[in-house]
Amino acid sequence: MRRLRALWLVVELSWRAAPASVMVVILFLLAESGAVAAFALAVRHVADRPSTPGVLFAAAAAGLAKAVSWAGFRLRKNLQFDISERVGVELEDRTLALIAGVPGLHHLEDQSYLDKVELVRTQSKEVASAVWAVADTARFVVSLVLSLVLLTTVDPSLLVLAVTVVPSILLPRWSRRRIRRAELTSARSARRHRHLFEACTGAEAGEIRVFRAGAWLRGEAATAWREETEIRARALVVDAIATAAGWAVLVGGFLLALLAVAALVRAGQASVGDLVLVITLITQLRSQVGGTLTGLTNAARGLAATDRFLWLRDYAAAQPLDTTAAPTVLTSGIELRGVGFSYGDRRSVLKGIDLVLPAGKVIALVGANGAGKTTLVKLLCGFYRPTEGEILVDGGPMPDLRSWHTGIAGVFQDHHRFELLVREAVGIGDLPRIDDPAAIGAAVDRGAATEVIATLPNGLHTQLGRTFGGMDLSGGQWQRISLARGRMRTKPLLHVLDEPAAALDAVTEHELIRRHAEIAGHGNAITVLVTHRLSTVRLADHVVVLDGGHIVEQGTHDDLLALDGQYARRYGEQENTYR
Ligand SMILES: Nc1ncnc2c1ncn2[C@@H]1O[C@H](COP(=O)(O)OP(=O)(O)OP(=O)(O)O)[C@@H](O)[C@H]1O
Repeated sequence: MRRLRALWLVVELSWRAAPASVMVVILFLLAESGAVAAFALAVRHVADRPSTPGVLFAAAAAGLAKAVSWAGFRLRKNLQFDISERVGVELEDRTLALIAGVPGLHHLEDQSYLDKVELVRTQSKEVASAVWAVADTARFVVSLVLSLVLLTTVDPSLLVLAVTVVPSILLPRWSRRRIRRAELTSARSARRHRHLFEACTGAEAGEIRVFRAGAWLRGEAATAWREETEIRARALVVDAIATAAGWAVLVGGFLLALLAVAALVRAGQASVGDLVLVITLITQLRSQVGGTLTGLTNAARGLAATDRFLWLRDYAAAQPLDTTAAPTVLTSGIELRGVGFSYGDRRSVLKGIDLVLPAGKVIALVGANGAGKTTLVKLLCGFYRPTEGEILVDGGPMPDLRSWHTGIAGVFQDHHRFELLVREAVGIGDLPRIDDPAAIGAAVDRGAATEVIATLPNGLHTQLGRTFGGMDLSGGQWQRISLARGRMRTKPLLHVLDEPAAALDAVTEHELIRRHAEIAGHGNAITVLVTHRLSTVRLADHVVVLDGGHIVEQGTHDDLLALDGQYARRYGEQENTYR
């Protein structure tokens, strides 16, 4: 059933891509299916009745049959290639939409999801050509059946040849299943190998040189590559042995058949034409069986790849769809009740978080590295669902993620370096206004990126990044672009600033947050600020101190200084250092 669904998908995609070409290919496939039988019949006629007038007709028929198989084959293959290319483009687009469309990020923690997506991504060519692999198999099967029927007209016992064909089909099918299992088992090593390879050869390899870690990383990459290839190689060796055994049985059958027909001719029970027909069919039988096997291999691989694409589609469709729309303006705010979270490795990253984020306020999250600040931000953004407790928005459940996300603006700790034109890299923060120069200019101003853009050769129209020969920026400059992007949405419900200025100096960060704090509460938006610079934190209305996934202190900056606890101690240390 799954294979049928996979087949239907590729048929539908190909038909939509180029219906006329598909029709031409089908006509050629039908003609090619009968060409072998037609040629064999024609040569038997010529051999048995060389002096009759029909000989010319038979020779013309034989020539036409060969022309269809040779010239038609080339034309058909070109058309198939063109259709597959179009289907490939469509599939790539659909795959990207599915991967990006799964709400939240929880699935990206699941190793088996990542392994399967890796295969979906790398096997789009197999999916695109799956339909032709199936059609080719069908063509060879029809052609094979016609040949066997003709053989029975000489002697029914020649059908035994069909039995000798069976091991050559079944053995490779069994070994192909082993190859597919090996592909899944080795996908993880393949990803590790690629990651290490890119780490050693990428633009950021300077860090690796400084640490002199290149040799070690190469060794790890080689181990991952060995693991990957050993698993696949073992399966390929078994496949080669199984295929060879199947062919040995087939060749034995051919020899016996030839001896049997020669004996019939000697006994006068078959004509010379029959012998010529049997030899013609037997030589074709060999390529028909080979073609069937190759077709089965390609069809199985293509349909398995298509099946994985369908799995991704089902997976995306099965994600729970929340229908609660996000409010346009927050009234009371966000509340976390007994929230706990682990990333899937059972280690609690957040525990028993009870926290109220009132509408219109700036809340700062502080704590040591690994305390859980970014994780808390990710839960507020709905990237992950709490494993315990609940998050309420204006007293109700967390809204539908697609709707919630349109109400979030800000800067994330792992901000992306979009290698686009500057105006696109900024404008992507509010897609409906990506072509609005006034909106982009205002965001650039609010994100303190005006000076960066003034230094670029084409201002907002400068291409960013080395990949396309554009301008590369410093870490701080990239951060300012991301700050500007985070300012594109002017009426967010939640403003996230997760270490928004880690690459900028402390004074610039302070000035940025000060300017933000002045307007932050407009429209009742909540700002969540994560920073290690406690001089900036004092600009927040409420400070939450996290330690080991727990809230250990919370209150205003002055409350926490008066408490003389962890926050006051760290604040004092930082003040002394600056002094
Ligand atoms: N994707 C992830 N999968 C598994 N564990 C994770 C993941 N991201 C973070 N963690 C773990 O969760 C804990 C909290 O990380 P988090 O990034 O929330 O800390 P943080 O307080 O923001 O730290 P920092 O100040 O260094 O940014 C850490 O122990 C970290 O190892």
